[in-house]
Amino acid sequence: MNTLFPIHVIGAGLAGSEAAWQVAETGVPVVLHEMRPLRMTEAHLTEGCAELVCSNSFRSDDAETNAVGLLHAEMRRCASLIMSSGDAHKVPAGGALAVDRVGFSDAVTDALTRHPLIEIRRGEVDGIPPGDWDSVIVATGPLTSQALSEAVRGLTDEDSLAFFDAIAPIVYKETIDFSKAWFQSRYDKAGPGGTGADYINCPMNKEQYDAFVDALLGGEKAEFRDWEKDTPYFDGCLPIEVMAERGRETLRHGPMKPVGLTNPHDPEVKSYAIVQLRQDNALGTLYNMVGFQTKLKYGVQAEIFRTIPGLENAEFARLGGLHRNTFLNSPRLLDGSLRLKAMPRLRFAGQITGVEGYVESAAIGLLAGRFAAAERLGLNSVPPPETTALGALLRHITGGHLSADDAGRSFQPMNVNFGLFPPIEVPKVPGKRLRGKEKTRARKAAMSARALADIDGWLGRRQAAE
Ligand SMILES: Cc1cc2nc3c(=O)[nH]c(=O)nc-3n(C[C@H](O)[C@H](O)[C@H](O)COP(=O)(O)OP(=O)(O)OC[C@H]3O[C@@H](n4cnc5c(N)ncnc54)[C@H](O)[C@@H]3O)c2cc1C
Repeated sequence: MNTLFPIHVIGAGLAGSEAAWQVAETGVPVVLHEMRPLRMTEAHLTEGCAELVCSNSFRSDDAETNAVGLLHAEMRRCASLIMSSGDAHKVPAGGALAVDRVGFSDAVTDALTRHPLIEIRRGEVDGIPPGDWDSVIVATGPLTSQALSEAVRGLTDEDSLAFFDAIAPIVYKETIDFSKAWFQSRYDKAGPGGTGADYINCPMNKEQYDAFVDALLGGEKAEFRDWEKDTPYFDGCLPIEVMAERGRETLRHGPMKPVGLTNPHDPEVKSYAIVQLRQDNALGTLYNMVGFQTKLKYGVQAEIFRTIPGLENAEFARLGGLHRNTFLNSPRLLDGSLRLKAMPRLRFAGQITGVEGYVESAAIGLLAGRFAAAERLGLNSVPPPETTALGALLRHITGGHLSADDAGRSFQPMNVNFGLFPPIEVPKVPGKRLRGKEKTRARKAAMSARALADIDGWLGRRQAAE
């Protein structure tokens, strides 16, 4: 008979299903609480576990040069239920892993239901879990029920739980053209922790600015879903195209104001407008476009933003968006094993921790499950190395994102991408000098090889410890 107390997992979505599986596979019992079908979210349609609420794609399955493909590979090595069910129900989708959504969700539900150590309990958890639930994983997702959201907010503070994300595009620094862009803070102000040259600036003349505003006004926008239509536009995070609609000059008096900055490439000429990018991760590999949150469609965004001088060849770690989304200011609130510092018996997992996407959410569920199980078994929970996709993602949400102090304003949901990984030397090819795309590809392949070796090392070490 199993005498261990159960771990309670709230939410049988992508993260909660994976967390429950990982816990149970270590021999620790789980109670998995799911409010559907008694109470539905605005997006879910079924009572199945791990329901995919929109696209049926887990994105690229290329583990060599794509960060999400690498995450797939690492999760497979960690015996992920989400990945094995996805693989078993894949449908043809070129280089992507797309799944039959019904077959996939049925497979996850079936595996969880049959597991002797998992009890699925239907019903909403509508407040802070009772004190005798001494280890809880909250994986209630972007559409966490209102009662639970309010209870969690009560444990943190007003600014620590957001209900919408307003994401500005994030650019890989190495793809910015510094023959046009330059580093400088407005009026060279150093500020706390700054150097006076903290921003990347991209200048525009009047002609370029006018064409840019026209493109924003004409660009196709993504529609809000019906239940998102009352999305409040907060001051300070208006979509850039909404600002442009308010007047042609609004942007150059707002996020694109050209004051306090001198273009060292052309010091005599005053820029008509300037786009600024701010460092987004502690590694300094990612920069976000300040004030550029947007509802423009992805393809349109990339096209319009590449008209900005210096960003002609920009590669985006993620594009902008505005969605209904419940997520924590994790870099400030969570410890390295995803526990809420204010109440460590609560762990968080999935999209509520500030990752985005089915796979990333499941990945954080996988880690939360392993950490909670290790704790229950009295083992050390060693996080995966930061050189792995799992480790890089975990590190980003629990501290790697820059400025945890003001992260209420700056922390926004993130997909996995190579900008989150520590840099690596591009391997030399004898007799050949790699450049451009070839060099980027070689760098990604080297990062992936390092990640897979390190995840194996991590799993081996854990097994040895267990
Ligand atoms: C409209 C919409 C479209 C999206 N489209 C995509 C997409 O195309 N591709 C993509 O990768 N990502 C997409 N996402 C993001 C996607 O939701 C997440 O990536 C993923 O589902 C998050 O996993 P999760 O486990 O954190 O949350 P979910 O999968 O949403 O699971 C949370 C679970 O918790 C349950 N729950 C909530 N509150 C309670 C409570 N109080 N008590 C008990 N149970 C509760 C919910 O019913 C749900 O089953 C979309 C999100 C939304 C809202």
